[in-house]
Amino acid sequence: MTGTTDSCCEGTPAPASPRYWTVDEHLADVLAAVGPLPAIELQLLDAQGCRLAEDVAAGVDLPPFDNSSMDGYAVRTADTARATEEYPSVLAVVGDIAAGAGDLPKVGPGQAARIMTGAPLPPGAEAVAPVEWTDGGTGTGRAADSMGAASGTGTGDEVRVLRPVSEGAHIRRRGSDITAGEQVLEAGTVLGPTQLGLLAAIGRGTVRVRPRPRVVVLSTGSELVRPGDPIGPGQISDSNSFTLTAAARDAGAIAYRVGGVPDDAATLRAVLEDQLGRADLIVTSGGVSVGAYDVVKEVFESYGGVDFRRLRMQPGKPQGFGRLGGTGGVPLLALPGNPVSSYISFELFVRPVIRTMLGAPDVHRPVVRATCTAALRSPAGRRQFLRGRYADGTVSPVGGEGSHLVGALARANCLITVPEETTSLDAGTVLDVVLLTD
Ligand SMILES: Nc1nc2c(c(=O)[nH]1)N[C@H]1C(S)=C(S)[C@@H](COP(=O)(O)OP(=O)(O)OC[C@H]3O[C@@H](n4cnc5c(N)ncnc54)[C@H](O)[C@@H]3O)O[C@H]1N2
Ligand code: MOO
Repeated sequence: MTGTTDSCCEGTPAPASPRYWTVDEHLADVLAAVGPLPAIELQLLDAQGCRLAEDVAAGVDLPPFDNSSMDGYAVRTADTARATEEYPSVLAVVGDIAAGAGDLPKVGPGQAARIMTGAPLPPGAEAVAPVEWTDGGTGTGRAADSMGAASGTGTGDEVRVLRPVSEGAHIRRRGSDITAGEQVLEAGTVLGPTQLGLLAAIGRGTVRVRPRPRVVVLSTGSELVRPGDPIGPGQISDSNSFTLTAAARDAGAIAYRVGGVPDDAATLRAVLEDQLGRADLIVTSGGVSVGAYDVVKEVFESYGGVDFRRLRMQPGKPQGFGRLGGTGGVPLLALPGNPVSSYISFELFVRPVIRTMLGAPDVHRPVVRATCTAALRSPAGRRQFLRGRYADGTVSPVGGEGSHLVGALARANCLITVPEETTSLDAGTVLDVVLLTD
């Protein structure tokens, strides 16, 4: 058998080439480290946008009692059977019933009770004649309020009903919407305004949900200046912490921005210690490459539990992730500092983490196939994510490859994915496109 033998194998090992992880390997490792947050009981409005962690059954009928859907008169149908405009049925008014009334007058033959929308149907009555079907009645009566009984009306108050009223007319029956014991919402439902309203309607004051993850967004770099503050030589405005905080909120998190931590290990450690108590997830940008002032790696490595690796992707090659301090620690993703790199890393890795913590079924952004309008070049062995504009099955690149191009990033609505093995392609090629809007 013939073969070559490297001199290294005769004693000295060859210098190990750095390992590269694929996007999919990295994503799988990141997602394996997190799961849905434990469910908690929240006040209704604090639960807005959260996903239900319980099936909800109604404890009451809705409506809870037969009630009127119109302002008018509660009547017995037989009394109105022959009513016409020319020969109205004249009924004695025995009471006034407002919404919230508790003590109700009994409506006997030849009688009616003035009733308001939402007020309980009094005993004896079988239907409601809207006030427009009557002469409006005589006397004013006094509407019973929610604290007291329905009053009698002044002696001699009466109403003329101008047409027959059929049984059940203008009555909303008890339980016609929801019956006690019925399941009204199922676990996993996202609580929007109408679901919260339904919970309130059935008398729930609190509800069990998956909470929104609390995400602390921290940008590092001694060159960073808060937007609006004066910029000195070599300084730039901190944009990443704004992009990432907004993106975290967009993904469903409660996000706290902690911008512009200088490249100083003691300061970074102090900020981290301060933030750990309120974080379900920490996201940082900057300091993950090989620069001399990349203190981020140094600090995170001192906690343990965080790995730094290179990915076969562009942009977004250097990445850090893990649980700060190891198992049981707060999950952390350390993203590269270049603004486009950090945003794309967020979309590919952080957003799925937040969606997983929320218990959402749609963890990933939608991917569609689209025809690219331009010829493209791409580095060998790296999956490239170019910024693009997608519409109607067609995609066009915006801006170039540079990971500092925030102008083009703000015009993009998708990421054009060029596979690892592709180094060039013609206009008209069909590619995967990650849509950045839902
Ligand atoms: N010798 C090498 N140099 C670099 C490599 C490499 O492999 N070898 N990788 C390059 C790649 S790829 C990337 S991505 C960056 C990542 O660098 P860091 O994560 O260490 O980020 P910084 O050095 O802190 O910053 C990079 C760049 O981004 C700007 N920046 C940082 N933070 C913000 C912010 N909050 N808002 C706006 N802009 C920000 C910063 O000023 C730099 O221009 O490393 C390459 N280098
Ligand atoms: O991979 Mo860096 O993330 O090219 O810009």
